Amino acid sequence: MTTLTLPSPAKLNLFLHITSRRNDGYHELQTLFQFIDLCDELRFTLTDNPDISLIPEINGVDHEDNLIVKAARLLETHKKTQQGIVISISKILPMGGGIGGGSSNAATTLLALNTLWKCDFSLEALAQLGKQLGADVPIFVFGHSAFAEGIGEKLTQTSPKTPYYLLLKPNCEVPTGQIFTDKYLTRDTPAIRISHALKLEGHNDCLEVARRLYSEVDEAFLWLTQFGDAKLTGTGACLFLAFESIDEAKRVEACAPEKWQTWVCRGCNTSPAHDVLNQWIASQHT
Ligand SMILES: C[C@](O)(CO)[C@H](O)COP(=O)(O)OP(=O)(O)OC[C@H]1O[C@@H](n2ccc(N)nc2=O)[C@H](O)[C@@H]1O
Ligand SMILES: Nc1ncnc2c1ncn2[C@@H]1O[C@H](COP(=O)(O)OP(=O)(O)OP(=O)(O)O)[C@@H](O)[C@H]1O
Repeated sequence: MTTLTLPSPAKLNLFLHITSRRNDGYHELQTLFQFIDLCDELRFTLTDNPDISLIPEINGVDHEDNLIVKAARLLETHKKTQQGIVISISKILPMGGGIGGGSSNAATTLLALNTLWKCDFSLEALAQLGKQLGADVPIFVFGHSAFAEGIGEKLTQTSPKTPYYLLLKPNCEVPTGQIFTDKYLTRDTPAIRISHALKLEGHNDCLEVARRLYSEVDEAFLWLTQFGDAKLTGTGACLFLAFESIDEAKRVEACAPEKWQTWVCRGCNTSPAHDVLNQWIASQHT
């Protein structure tokens, strides 16, 4: 029985500028994506019947609405084997946090099934296919930190510093669509050059809207700002602060009010999913 176990990492938007709104309602962005070593885990086991099973289902998400199942359905018609798949998920990434957990799960599924079902798509083709599942799916398929434009799918590989982060989840979930449709969202930030992006000369245009709509985000932002340059990731709710040492990050974490979930994690410029998949593929050839 062939089994492949892959991490499904979270991402941070080190900054996020909204430069315009398109006619289809989506927004043109400039953002700097970096992965963190905080991951869900997905286990893929090939089976002799053609079904796509998920264990356990995620509370509040119907089977066919789950981005993991949607990703599997996208590849199903391209598979070059008769086998189906059982996918087991161990989920730790909070939903509605702006750290891209659902998109990451979808991308990890695309990467795994592309290999197990021998679909043989290139990463570019897989990212293009994944874009229909969500604007954040391409970065997770790409697998390297990147400066992103378009709706988040035009990617230029970069290697920002890899500090430790204190990641903090206020007690609320922020629906991405709610922030992007808010009347007061800044949508005309002037475009910057990639050289500025690499100096991290950026902010998150969603921050003020998220703070105004969610008092929990506001409170957590003010709390974290005491210790440095606190930032929002994506449309929130999660906030993060960079540290040079893990000890410093843990010291601040120890002071955090108990009502908020916190993690100390590290930025990584290659996706842990790709690292493990490449090792697995290499082990199959030895
Ligand atoms: C905010 C980010 O997380 C930054 O990385 C992403 O842009 C959001 O990516 P995502 O969650 O994969 O977003 P999607 O599932 O594609 O879109 C959710 C909703 O957000 C809005 N949306 C999303 C991305 C974008 N560039 N412009 C938008 O206006 C749209 O109203 C869309 O209906
Ligand atoms: N496998 C999945 N994991 C998490 N959420 C999923 C999954 N499949 C579908 N969803 C739906 O997607 C929504 C967004 O979840 P996600 O974890 O991606 O939030 P997020 O981190 O705020 O996303 P983003 O940063 O991409 O906006 C959830 O509220 C849930 O309804």
